Amino acid sequence: MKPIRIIGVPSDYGQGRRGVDMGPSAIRYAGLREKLRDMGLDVTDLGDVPVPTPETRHIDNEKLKYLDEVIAVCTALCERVRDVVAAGQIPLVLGGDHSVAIGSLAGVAAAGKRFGVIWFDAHGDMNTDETTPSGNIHGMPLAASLGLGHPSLTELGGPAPKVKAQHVVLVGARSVDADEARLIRQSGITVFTMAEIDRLGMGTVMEQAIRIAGDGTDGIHLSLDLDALDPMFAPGVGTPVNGGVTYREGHLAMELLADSGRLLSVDVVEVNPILDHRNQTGRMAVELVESLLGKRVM
Ligand SMILES: NC(=[NH2+])NCCC[C@H](N)C(=O)O
Repeated sequence: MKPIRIIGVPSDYGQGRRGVDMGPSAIRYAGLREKLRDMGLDVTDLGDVPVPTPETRHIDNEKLKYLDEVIAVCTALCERVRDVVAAGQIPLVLGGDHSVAIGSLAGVAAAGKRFGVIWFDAHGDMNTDETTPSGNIHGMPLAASLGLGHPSLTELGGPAPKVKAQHVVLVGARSVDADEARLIRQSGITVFTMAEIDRLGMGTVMEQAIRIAGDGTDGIHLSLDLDALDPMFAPGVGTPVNGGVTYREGHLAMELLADSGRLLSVDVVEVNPILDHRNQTGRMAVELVESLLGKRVM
């Protein structure tokens, strides 16, 4: 396994609820670095990217809330991720809400990588400023990375698109807005909803996802939204949706991705300790990362 570099992004500007800015603390508190070191991995925590203070935050555009703040955070993250990937290390980005993925994908692209994406999420995150029902940018990062939406997001840190639709797979979807569904169909990305996971099994879904994201690319970026998991296992998220990925399916998915040997970079996002129960979701995040980076029963 390549060296791991942890980057915290304590930002909640992609949505309206406070608390997800404490996600990096919650995940660190659950023992992330220590547990990965116990596995024999080379792990360094690079600390947090700077995030504007909430006292100065403002909404100029109801369809792109806190746009200036999101751009500032994602631009700073993009530069750190670019440097880590260019050094041959794996960035492990701790959100923050899912808007931070705009910065991490831009950073992987800026390092010169042609990559695929596995987007593990209850939602599509394929809205643009034209389709969004909420104005929350955390519902837009996958669209932005594919070159759809406002230029200040699609061209952040470099030209659009950051990733090609033929190498993008959405896993775990079960809450998609009507106009967003149309965009998803038109985009040409592959979607495995919960129905497909039920019918095919997580093993087959991940084998196919790894092939689509990995074949013909330099590697795979995993964008792991904890709300992909069922709220039973990950209650501390801002937009929970019933009927999600189980504890066992989640671990299997991470193990298969580890076995593929194709992992390039990772986001772990949407952990909100204010909504959590005794840091259950922070601990779940750490456990999944351990499986992703090679932990096994025996
Ligand atoms: N990464 C997330 N949790 N995204 C939630 C998005 C919710 C909704 N589709 C919206 O655009 O507002």
